Amino acid sequence: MIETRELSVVLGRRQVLSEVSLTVARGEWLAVIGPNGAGKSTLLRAIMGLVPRAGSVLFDGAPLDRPRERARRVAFAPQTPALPADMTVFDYALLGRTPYIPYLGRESRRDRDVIASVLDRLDLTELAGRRVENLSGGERQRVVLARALAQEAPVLLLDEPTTALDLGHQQQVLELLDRLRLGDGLTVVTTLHDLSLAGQYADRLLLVADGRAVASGKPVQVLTEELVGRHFEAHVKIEPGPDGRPVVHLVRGR
Ligand SMILES: Nc1ncnc2c1ncn2[C@@H]1O[C@H](COP(=O)(O)OP(=O)(O)OP(=O)(O)O)[C@@H](O)[C@H]1O
Repeated sequence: MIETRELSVVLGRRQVLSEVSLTVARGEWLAVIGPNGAGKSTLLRAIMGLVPRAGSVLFDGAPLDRPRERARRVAFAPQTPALPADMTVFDYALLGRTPYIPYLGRESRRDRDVIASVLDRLDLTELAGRRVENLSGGERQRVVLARALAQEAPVLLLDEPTTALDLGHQQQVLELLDRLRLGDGLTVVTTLHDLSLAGQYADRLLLVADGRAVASGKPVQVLTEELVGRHFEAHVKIEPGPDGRPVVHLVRGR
């Protein structure tokens, strides 16, 4: 479904991403993890063609170069997008329907129904008429996600979709993504800082450090005390959680 081959990015004079190759199958969830500044966001932006890149990106074996075509196939929720002033939550989410609305045309009944359903699933119905600039951090994050889900694209690329969310909303968003990929076969790629959450929800993890893919595999293969300790420079204890997947604990220093 998504394949990158030796994807590299230079920003300014810095090599920010170096020859990252990955494959994500239909219906699979890949979590990209790594320390601050490792290149995780840049990897997603490079897949979207938002930064100059070397190497190739294929969706179902083909490059998707035309923006409207790509928008129907891939939805991207950046980490901290600039939200327009003077726009309601409903209208902002409606931007996700742009690839389906004819030039100079208006949204259809179905477009409005899709938005209503997405807002409902993200607990945003009561905020539909509010202006986006007045929302709290967690509300904004869910609105950005709503716009991405409204695209109804088979591939979702989400940069840190849960950082600003309280525990209940984190679970709501992650469970929603899980249902979408298991039920509708969506392919999900997220960056996630919470390693335990990454290990709990993703099928596979890709550990990026210093712009390179340094490990990838099932959560239990990547979330090891040795790999996490070395690349995050953290002292951690990793144990199997209730479902057998690894849970990462910080060890308090003395
Ligand atoms: N325009 C730019 N010019 C030079 N360096 C840049 C530019 N944009 C980003 N970088 C650098 O690229 C590196 C990777 O950034 P990126 O945002 O991809 O990291 P990240 O892994 O997502 O980090 P975080 O966990 O902090 O969000 C960082 O060191 C950043 O400072």
